[in-house]
Amino acid sequence: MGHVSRYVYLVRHGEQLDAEHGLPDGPLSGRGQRQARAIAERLSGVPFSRVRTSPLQRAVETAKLMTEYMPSIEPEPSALLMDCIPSGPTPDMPSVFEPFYGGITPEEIAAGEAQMADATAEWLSPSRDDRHELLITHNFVIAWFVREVFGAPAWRWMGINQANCGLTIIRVRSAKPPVLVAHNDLGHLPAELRTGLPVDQPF
Ligand SMILES: O=C(O)[C@@H](CO)OP(=O)(O)O
Repeated sequence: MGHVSRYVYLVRHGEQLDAEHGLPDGPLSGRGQRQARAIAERLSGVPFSRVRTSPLQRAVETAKLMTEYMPSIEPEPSALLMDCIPSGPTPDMPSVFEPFYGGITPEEIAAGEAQMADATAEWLSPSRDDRHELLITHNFVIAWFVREVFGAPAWRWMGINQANCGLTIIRVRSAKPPVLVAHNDLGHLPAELRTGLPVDQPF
């Protein structure tokens, strides 16, 4: 059992068209489409047993483009991967994050907390057999998974960012705590396709 590994690959969707206009969802931009093809080429040799995607259009389109390079995958939508607010403000949260919660309701926070509890139970529990799973989802969801790996305080997902089609990999085993194998790896993306980060990462 101790040697059985579950690898969870977390990919943020490709860049959304006109995302800078604050639209809640939409199709991918041309760059977003190229990002999806680049991550698909990178992952084309991985024997994925399951592929799940957020039901939002930008994630579903990313998954669909990836199937062009990965014909054996069959992405299915999962509401657990929907964009959400993973947690609310806590007394130990640095005050710099307080303005973020200005327009967010307690109901949104409660829904996000419940969703993330279910999502980590689903994907960060040990499996019985070796497996590789691909999750195509959103920035905050991936940040929450990374926080969970380290057992960091709830607020610590804030400020952890992933680029569009950046690659994060978590290894889960029964005998040891989970390991962050890679975080926001951008090796497959040329500098002009590195979007969605608060600070450019061209190197
Ligand atoms: O709105 C955002 O900044 C993030 C939050 O998760 O979403 P997305 O990855 O869909 O861009």
